[in-house]
Amino acid sequence: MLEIDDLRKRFKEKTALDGVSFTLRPGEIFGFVGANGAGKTTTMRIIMGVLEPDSGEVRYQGRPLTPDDRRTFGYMPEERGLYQKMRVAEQIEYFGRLHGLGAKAARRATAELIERLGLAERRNDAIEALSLGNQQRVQLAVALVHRPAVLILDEPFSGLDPLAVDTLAGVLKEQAASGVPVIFSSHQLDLVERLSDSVGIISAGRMIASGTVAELKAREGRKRLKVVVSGARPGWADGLPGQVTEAGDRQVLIAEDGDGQAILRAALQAGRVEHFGWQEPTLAELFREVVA
Ligand SMILES: Nc1ncnc2c1ncn2[C@@H]1O[C@H](COP(=O)(O)OP(=O)(O)OP(=O)(O)O)[C@@H](O)[C@H]1O
Repeated sequence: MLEIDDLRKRFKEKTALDGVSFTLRPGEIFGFVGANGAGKTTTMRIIMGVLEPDSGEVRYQGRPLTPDDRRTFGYMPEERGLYQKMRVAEQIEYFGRLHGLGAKAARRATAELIERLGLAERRNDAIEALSLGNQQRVQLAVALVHRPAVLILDEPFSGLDPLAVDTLAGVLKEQAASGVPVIFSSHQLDLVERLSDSVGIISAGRMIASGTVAELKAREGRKRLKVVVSGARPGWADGLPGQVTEAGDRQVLIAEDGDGQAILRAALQAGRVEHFGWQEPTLAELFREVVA
């Protein structure tokens, strides 16, 4: 269990963190979202000991996190840190050794990760010769090579193509399934929604909403009614709540509230009802609502 307890951090006049708390259970994937400058990187840097908080504490297994604990963590920092001249396999192995693996174990783990992350054809290329997306894959391999106990990933999906996104999402799921708690930040909210067991929304250094996506939707979001009608005369929805848009011969009514049965009756009278249902807000919509 990793507990982030009331972290506060100022940079001169700027309050970066204003009491950030959350808890991560074994095998949980925590999606960390927030606008630019909200405090995600600062939180992760404090967890990894790159920065000291002004106050607050990070606890691991019930006691304050130590440098020895952190050595067992895997970290993908915002400022990617690879040796540009080193070759892919050499680099991953090197970081494995730095984290205390023996030569043989480092070689074995490197070979596995190169295969898993689709880097086989690049294994002997220098980092500087790789595309940004492939550098990112190597960065992930470096975070994983020592079989970390906890994973802290700062925007691991940025700049990846859709196939690489799927590979990385699969790897995070595997890590979590083996009991590793994972924190990752991202601005790709559809991905966060798909992947995370729980989500934290940070704004101006405060955690303004957190919980499972289902909990956030139940607590923060409003359901919307969507009705699709074909062959309806214009103006059929006058007097009903919501807004109508035209899509070919179909009219789509989206209503935030109102009497569903009355809306359905009006739609049935107006034309052929192609679709009628309540929609949950997406995480992106929730985000806009709580951050606004
Ligand atoms: N070393 C620093 N010196 C001064 N201010 C800093 C420093 N590091 C961060 N900040 C400020 O602290 C705030 C939080 O920054 P942080 O990088 O944690 O945000 P973020 O949520 O990771 O943003 P992004 O999504 O853009 O990566 C910002 O206002 C930032 O300008």
